[in-house]
Amino acid sequence: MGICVSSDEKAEREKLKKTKIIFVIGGPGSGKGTQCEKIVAKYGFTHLSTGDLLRAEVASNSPTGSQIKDIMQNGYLVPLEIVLKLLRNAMLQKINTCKGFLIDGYPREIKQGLEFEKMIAPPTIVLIITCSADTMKQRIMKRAATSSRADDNEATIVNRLETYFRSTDPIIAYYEKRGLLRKVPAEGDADVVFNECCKVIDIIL
Ligand SMILES: Nc1nc2c(ncn2[C@@H]2O[C@H](COP(=O)(O)OP(=O)(O)O)[C@@H](O)[C@H]2O)c(=O)[nH]1
Ligand SMILES: Nc1ncnc2c1ncn2[C@@H]1O[C@H](COP(=O)(O)OP(=O)(O)O)[C@@H](O)[C@H]1O
Ligand SMILES: [Mg+2]
Repeated sequence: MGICVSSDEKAEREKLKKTKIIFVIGGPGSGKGTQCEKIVAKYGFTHLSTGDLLRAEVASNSPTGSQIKDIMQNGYLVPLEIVLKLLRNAMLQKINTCKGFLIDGYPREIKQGLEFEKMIAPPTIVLIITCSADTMKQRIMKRAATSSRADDNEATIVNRLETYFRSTDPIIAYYEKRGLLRKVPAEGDADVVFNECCKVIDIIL
């Protein structure tokens, strides 16, 4: 039996289908958040970071927050249903005022991408920010000095990197096959990486 939706929700779903959606993926510390900040400043897109949405849920002390706190602290993936529900609600809240979405940190496994497309819409492009495990580790340890994030520490970063490398290859293959993947090397300076991101975004505007 199909889910019965209100006419408002139907209208919002139609709007989502017509809105540019850029998945921004990459390992922990690759620079997703930094690049999204620069992209928002230049293009006015709406930035939704699944990590930030999940941390807000933990901070709210909701039952869901308590359920995912340890998962995040250990660097494992939060269940698909939880992260997609938070993300979809955040998108629906912003749909009437947004020029396009930057979805930061999603999908992290192929089933997340498939479910997103079923529940919301296909991505316009998938921007993957790539750098070495060593570079990511160094950047996280540097960020740890100021981030006060429970997961920015030596032990957890090992899990987060393992999680990333294990679950991202199928995502790369899937979107590459569909011609939607755009790779941006991110070993250099943040502004140099940003110039490369702009070249990819300018083409889809
Ligand atoms: N050298 C360099 N550092 C970066 C770059 N992008 C981000 N960083 C730094 O690396 C750390 C992780 O960046 P962040 O954007 O939080 O990465 P995320 O975990 O992928 O969201 C932060 O301390 C940033 O200041 C970059 O392109 N070059
Ligand atoms: N799409 C997602 N699916 C499952 N868990 C996620 C997702 N996005 C974030 N998380 C959880 O939140 C944590 C922090 O994510 P994030 O803030 O994006 O880290 P970073 O920016 O360092 O890559 C992840 O380690 C994971 O536990
Ligand atoms: Mg981030």
